[in-house]
Amino acid sequence: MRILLIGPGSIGVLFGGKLALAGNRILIYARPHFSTILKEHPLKLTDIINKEHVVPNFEKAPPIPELIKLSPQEFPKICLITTKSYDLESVCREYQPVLNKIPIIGLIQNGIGNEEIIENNYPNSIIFRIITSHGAMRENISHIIHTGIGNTSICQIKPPYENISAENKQIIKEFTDNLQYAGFELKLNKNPLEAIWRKALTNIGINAIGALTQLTNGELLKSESLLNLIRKTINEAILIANKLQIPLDPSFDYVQNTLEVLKNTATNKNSMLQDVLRKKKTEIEFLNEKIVNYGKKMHIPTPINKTLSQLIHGLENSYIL
Ligand SMILES: NC(=O)C1=CN([C@@H]2O[C@H](COP(=O)(O)OP(=O)(O)OC[C@H]3O[C@@H](n4cnc5c(N)ncnc54)[C@H](OP(=O)(O)O)[C@@H]3O)[C@@H](O)[C@H]2O)C=CC1
Ligand SMILES: CC(C)(CO)C(=O)C(=O)O
Repeated sequence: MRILLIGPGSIGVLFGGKLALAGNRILIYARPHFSTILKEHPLKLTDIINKEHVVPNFEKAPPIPELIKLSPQEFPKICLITTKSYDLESVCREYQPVLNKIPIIGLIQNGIGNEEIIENNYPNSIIFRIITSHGAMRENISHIIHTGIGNTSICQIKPPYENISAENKQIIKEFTDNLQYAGFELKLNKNPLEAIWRKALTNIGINAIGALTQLTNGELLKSESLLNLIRKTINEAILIANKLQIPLDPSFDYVQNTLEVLKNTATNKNSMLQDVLRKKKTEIEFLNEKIVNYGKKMHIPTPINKTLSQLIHGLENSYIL
């Protein structure tokens, strides 16, 4: 199957690389320096059992004007976007002719509200989110390491499944079969918003606090006062979710789940901490700051998430010009 992938960083190379190793053809749109390096160095993926693979069938996509002229047989069937959430708006603009033509767009990202950006720009597309708890890290630009395994949920956003044509249903089935064949354990989620918020609540609880303290997930677990702060941060976000009528699962303990994630990923430096250490922009605006903004609209104060967001922006300002 031909798949277009925009933004081959850690998670993009993990998903794209494993799909390519399973026999799919991955066409990528990357930053110019990545495409240059790919010409000179083979793309490598170290799997979870520490085996190194050279990834085949992972190639630079033709320039946009050429890609859109490809025949229906050659044109990719689906587009995966794996940039950071804050790059979505610019991706929508930069790849407009392609995204207008490709019927199915999948986002492999963390955060709340990402799909709204695609919906606003591409109201006729079939949109789904892929929420994953796999972990991937860059050894260097052309070598990615699979650092943790977990579940992956396919969250269908729009349109309702019954409104999708038989042809596109077949493409979605082929894609999900290919993902499973590539080694991703999949859950087709009947409650997509719950899956998105479940992952986001974990990131809301852990990421900013880990980034500010520079503690690993396991080290956070050892501090009763930080655990208390994590609990309060998540509970404040749950209050907003409930006001927004997000269908959270009343029988599920989102705080306890976060503590278990901390335990299962004890050696991890969370992704926001990694961004801060690399002096990169963080995804705070799609996590804690999203809660603050929803709160503002509904006149509900969110002091903990607000303070965390301000501190992270302060940190970003200390290194981003
Ligand atoms: N890494 C992980 O383990 C996990 C990540 N996620 C989520 O997945 C998403 C991606 O994360 P991750 O892979 O770690 O991030 P990375 O920064 O490693 O990868 C994103 C890539 O997209 C590139 N990019 C940005 N804009 C464009 C563009 N316009 N055209 C082409 N390429 C572009 C970036 O280039 P440049 O760096 O030059 O800007 C970068 O190489 C995030 O939302 C993250 O939260 C979810 C689960 C696990
Ligand atoms: C689950 C967790 C918190 C693991 O570190 C993560 O998703 C992240 O680092 O962004």
